[in-house]
Amino acid sequence: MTLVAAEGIAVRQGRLRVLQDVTLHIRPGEIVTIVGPNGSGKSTLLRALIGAVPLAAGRVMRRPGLRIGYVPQKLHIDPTLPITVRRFLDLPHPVEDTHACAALEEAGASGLEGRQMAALSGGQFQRVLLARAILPEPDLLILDEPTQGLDQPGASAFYRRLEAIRDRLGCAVLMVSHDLHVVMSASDRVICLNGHICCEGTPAVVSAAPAWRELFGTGTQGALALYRHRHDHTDHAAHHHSPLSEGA
Ligand SMILES: Nc1ncnc2c1ncn2[C@@H]1O[C@H](COP(=O)(O)OP(=O)(O)OP(=O)(O)O)[C@@H](O)[C@H]1O
Repeated sequence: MTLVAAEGIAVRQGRLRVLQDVTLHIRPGEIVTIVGPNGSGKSTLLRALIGAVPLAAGRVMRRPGLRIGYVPQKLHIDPTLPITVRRFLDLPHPVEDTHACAALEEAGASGLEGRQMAALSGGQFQRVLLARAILPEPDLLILDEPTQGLDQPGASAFYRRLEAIRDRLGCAVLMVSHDLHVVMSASDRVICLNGHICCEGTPAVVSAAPAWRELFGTGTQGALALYRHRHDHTDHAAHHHSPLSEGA
């Protein structure tokens, strides 16, 4: 049933130990959010899961034939190399106009086909990246801080679109986010990372964990109250990890 699994992985950048002993499993249809301070290895973990960084230890297993849609944290488009949104959607594989159009509509980017990528606003750019990521109808959508630069209403709208896409495709969503309020209300599971997995579980349980409070304080209580208000309180215990322990 697992789409992708990491077992005890470690990643190094030179002498820096970026990740160590990270174990996680992503299952079909779930929305999992990775949170953690700057430089805690969140982007590196996503890239390790898609096979884009070498592992110093451990292994990553992907279900055979798994289709992944990936929205990177940064994508620099050189303004001196003009490329329209429509042509961008043809990378790396050409797609039919009807598919491109449907993906743009689902991502909230209708009508942008003829625009230059370099001329898009931050929000439009993120939605075009989302459109490209859903084109292959992925089983797993991986997004690295997809709402960066969006204001609060823009971020909320983006997450609503994401939920609608998840409902239609039945795909799992794994994302990195700093929007703790949204994380609380929109995730099935939260993984708190700081080089290793500090704690993980449902949003309500993780936000009560000591490791979370150490990193984020108790300022998410408002969001937590909202979360509890709208959901049954049938949480499982959070799993706590010491840096050298194996994850659940
Ligand atoms: N290509 C690279 N070369 C050298 N160091 C790198 C490279 N990629 C990441 N690192 C280092 O690895 C650590 C983790 O980086 P990473 O981008 O994974 O963190 P992050 O949690 O996503 O941070 P942020 O929240 O700021 O985006 C940082 O110290 C970073 O400087």
